[in-house]
Amino acid sequence: MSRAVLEVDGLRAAYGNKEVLHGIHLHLAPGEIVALLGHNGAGKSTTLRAIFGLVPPTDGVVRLDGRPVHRLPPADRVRAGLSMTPQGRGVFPRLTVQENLDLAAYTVPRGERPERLRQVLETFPILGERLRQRVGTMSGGQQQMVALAIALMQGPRVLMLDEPSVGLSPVMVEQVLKSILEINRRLGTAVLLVEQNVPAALSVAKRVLVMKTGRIVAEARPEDLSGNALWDLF
Ligand SMILES: Nc1ncnc2c1ncn2[C@@H]1O[C@H](COP(=O)(O)OP(=O)(O)OP(=O)(O)O)[C@@H](O)[C@H]1O
Repeated sequence: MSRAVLEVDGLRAAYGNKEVLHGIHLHLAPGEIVALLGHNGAGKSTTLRAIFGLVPPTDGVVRLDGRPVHRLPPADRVRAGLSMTPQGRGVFPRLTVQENLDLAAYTVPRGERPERLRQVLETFPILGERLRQRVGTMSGGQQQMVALAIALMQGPRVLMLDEPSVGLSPVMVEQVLKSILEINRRLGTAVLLVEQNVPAALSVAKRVLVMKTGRIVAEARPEDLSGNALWDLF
């Protein structure tokens, strides 16, 4: 098996003195899409935030391509190849698409920015037609595409997405899932996807991990989950 692109080992995190992650172990192979599922409050968002460095881990190791990154600030994790689209999308609604993408490129060396922008617009042609539109005036699905495009500007090896389908109509969920698959296929980006929409997650993931009260309690492949088998894991 090829070496994991992301490895998380014994990750613990707390809010104040309340520990909410009790030792998370997970890994992603290069180009793999893994879904992290679980009930509200299980700790899925905190897992992504701790991997990204927004919540300081109290213990554990995060490695990207074998290199420890858990002591780096988030901007340096981005430079190392890790990007995250937070819940609520993390776009600047009053700015245009172009301005959002320019801001996203702050970690990218200046000379590489035009080529990066070209690649991103190749993946999201609709954004190329709307570079001067304010993001807040776009539909929810298009705003989610801007959020994905922002992450892609950073050229990630691993993309973490926190509930990209939330608040979207079924048609838009479909579009966003297509975009995730397209990014994965064209660029070989590994994806760690947190989703409440279980069918959506199962339709794109190669593997699912189930979290319960701060721990990963089960792992399965979507094709092995027939009928109620998934719900038995929760
Ligand atoms: N900023 C915070 N301050 C204090 N406690 C928090 C904070 N954010 C989350 N928690 C608590 O941490 C635990 C894990 O929450 P988290 O948001 O990671 O779960 P989740 O699985 O992502 O749930 P959801 O799907 O509702 O977002 C919960 O008990 C939650 O109440």
